Amino acid sequence: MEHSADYVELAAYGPGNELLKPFVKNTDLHYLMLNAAGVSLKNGDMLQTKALTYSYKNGNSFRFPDLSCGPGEALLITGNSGMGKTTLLHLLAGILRPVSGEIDIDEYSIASLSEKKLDRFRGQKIGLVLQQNHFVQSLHVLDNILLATKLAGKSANREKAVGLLQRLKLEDKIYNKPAELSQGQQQLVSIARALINEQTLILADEPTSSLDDTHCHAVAELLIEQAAISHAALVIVTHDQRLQSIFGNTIALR
Ligand SMILES: Nc1ncnc2c1ncn2[C@@H]1O[C@H](COP(=O)(O)OP(=O)(O)OP(=O)(O)O)[C@@H](O)[C@H]1O
Repeated sequence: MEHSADYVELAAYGPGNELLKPFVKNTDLHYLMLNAAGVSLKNGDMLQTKALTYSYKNGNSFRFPDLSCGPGEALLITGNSGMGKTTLLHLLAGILRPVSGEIDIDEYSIASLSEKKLDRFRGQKIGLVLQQNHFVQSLHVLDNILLATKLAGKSANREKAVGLLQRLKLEDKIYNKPAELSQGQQQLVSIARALINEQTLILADEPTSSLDDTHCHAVAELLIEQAAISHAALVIVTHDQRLQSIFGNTIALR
């Protein structure tokens, strides 16, 4: 049988241990891999949480409101300092494990995944902007962004990386090392890095905290646009009032 380049041939074994060589659409392959990794498929939004709770060892405990965010939608989570915004974002990213409750991302339930499967899932599905920027200091800005594509098992898209940096007005910093950038510029690089793989969930923790008004608006515009293009759900946690005036869909932690 003839198959186009959109298909790949898999080596799989049938019930009698016979070698099967099914042809599978490329686009279905990652679902198969996740199924093989034991991730269950469910119906629902791109992101959905239910009855999520978390406790730090020192007794700080949280019960978070249920969240849902569809493809191409944006959700802003606000709240005063210490209300648990970063904690919630780390739960959504699988960096922290909930004490109870459910987190479904792109129809997969992540709460029960092993560390290894979760790492792979995060690499494939989540673009992450954390409060602390983690860069490889020996690599220049462009290579730090392209490293994210490599780690996600995707082919390097230099043109897109440069385009994102241009949109964030960083074109003259492409070949600088991270330590040569200001805090705000580093924040912009981490935003470009989170967007390069066009993942299905973009999570951003205070992405505009070090930015002036011009860059703040450029970042908000870019995040919304890229979420729409990639059909990604965008979740931002912040106490930046400027973002609250841009995003309509807001949940406040109290
Ligand atoms: N590792 C930890 N161990 C114990 N308590 C923690 C830990 N990390 C955070 N907390 C506590 O949990 C609460 C929520 O912290 P979190 O960082 O999620 O809040 P936040 O809303 O993001 O705050 P901010 O706006 O200041 O960044 C705070 O009271 C904090 O002291």
